[in-house]
Amino acid sequence: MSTTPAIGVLGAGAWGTALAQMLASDGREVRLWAREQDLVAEINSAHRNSLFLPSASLAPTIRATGDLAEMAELEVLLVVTPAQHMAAVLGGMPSYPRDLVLCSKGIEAGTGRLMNHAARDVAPGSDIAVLAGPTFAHEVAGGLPTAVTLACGGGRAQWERIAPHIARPAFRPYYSDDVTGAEIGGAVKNVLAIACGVVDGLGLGQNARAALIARGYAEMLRFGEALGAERDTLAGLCGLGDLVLTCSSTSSRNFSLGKALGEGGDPVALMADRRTVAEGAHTAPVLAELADGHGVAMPIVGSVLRILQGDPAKAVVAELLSRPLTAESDA
Ligand SMILES: NC(=O)C1=CN([C@@H]2O[C@H](COP(=O)(O)OP(=O)(O)OC[C@H]3O[C@@H](n4cnc5c(N)ncnc54)[C@H](O)[C@@H]3O)[C@@H](O)[C@H]2O)C=CC1
Ligand SMILES: O=C(CO)COP(=O)(O)O
Repeated sequence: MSTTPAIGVLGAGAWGTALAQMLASDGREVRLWAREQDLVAEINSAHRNSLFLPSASLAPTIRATGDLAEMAELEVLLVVTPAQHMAAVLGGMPSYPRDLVLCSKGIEAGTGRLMNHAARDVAPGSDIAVLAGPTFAHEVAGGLPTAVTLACGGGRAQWERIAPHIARPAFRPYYSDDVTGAEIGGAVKNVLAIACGVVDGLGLGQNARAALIARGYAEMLRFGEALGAERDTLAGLCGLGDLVLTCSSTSSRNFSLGKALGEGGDPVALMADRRTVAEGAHTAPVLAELADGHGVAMPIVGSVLRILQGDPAKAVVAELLSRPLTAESDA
C-alpha cells in the first residue's frame, strides 16, 4: 500500500535533490517533484540525478513524481525552484499544504517581489517559512554538518510543527521569525558572490576579496534595513554566513560566473551556456532597481550589474576603486 509522506520537495535541481536526500537520510519517505520526466524515471529506478547532482547516490525512500497534484497532499512542502520560476510552478498546484518552506534565493524580476510575497499571493492560506544559510548542495547530500536559518512567518507555532520534520543530526535549523531578513541575505549574497568571482578572475588578490565581502555586507545591511529586515538576522547564517561561503569558493555557481566574467568572458555567452542557475545574474537588475527606489546606495551591486550588461570588468572595478574617500560607516 502506498502512503503519503509528511514532507516533500518541489524542484529537483541540485538543492532540491540534496534536501530530499538529507530528509531521507534516516529512512523517512520523501516525495520529490521534478520538472523533467526523464529525471522522474531516473530518480525512481536508478536513484540518481545525473542532470543536477551527479555525485549523489539517492535513498530509495525518495519517490519522484512529475505530478504537481501529488505535492498538495503533504504536510510540509519545501519549495526549491529557481526564484524566477517559483510563482509559476507553485501556481500549477491545485491546492497547498499548510506549511510552505521557501528555499530559493532570489528576487522576482519584473515585480520586485521577495519569494515570500510571491508565495503569499499564490497560496494565501499557507504559512510561509524561509530556509536559508551556507549550504552547498553536494555537502548536504553527502551528510556533512550544516546549519541554517529557518525563519517562520507563522512564528513559534509553525516552528514547532515543521522543525522536527526538517532537523537531522547533521542538519541543524536555527529559529527566526524574520522571513524578510532570511530572504534578503540569500538573495543579496548571490550578487556579491559574482563580484568576488570577478575580483578573483582579474587576479586582484585576497585583500580585495575580503574588502568586497565586508563592504558588500554593509550594502546587504543597508538594503535589508530599508525593507524591514533585522540586523541580527543578516549577521547570522542566512546573511554573513552564506556570504562568506559563497564568496570564497568555486563550488559556488555565482562565484564561478563572476570569475569567468573577470577573466574576460562574454556575459551573454556565459548565461546562454548554462543548465544550472546562477541566481545573482537574475537578481542583480531587480535588486539595483529596488535599492534605487528605496534610496539605498549599493555600489558593488551596481558594478556587478554593469559587468553583466557587458561593461569591461577591469574598467568597472577601477571606477569602484576611484569613488571619493569616505567614512567606513558611509556608502
Ligand atoms: N545548489 C545549491 O547549493 C543551493 C541552491 N539554492 C537555491 O535553490 C534554488 C534552486 O537551485 P538549484 O537546485 O541549485 O538548481 P540547479 O541549478 O541545480 O537546477 C536548475 C533547476 O531549474 C529548473 N528549471 C529550469 N527551467 C525551469 C523553468 N522554466 N521552470 C521551472 N523550473 C525550471 C530545473 O528543473 C532544475 O530544477 C535557487 O534559487 C538556488 O539559489 C540554495 C541553496 C543551495
Ligand atoms: O546558495 C548557495 C550556498 O549557500 C549556493 O550558491 P551558488 O548558487 O552560488 O552555487
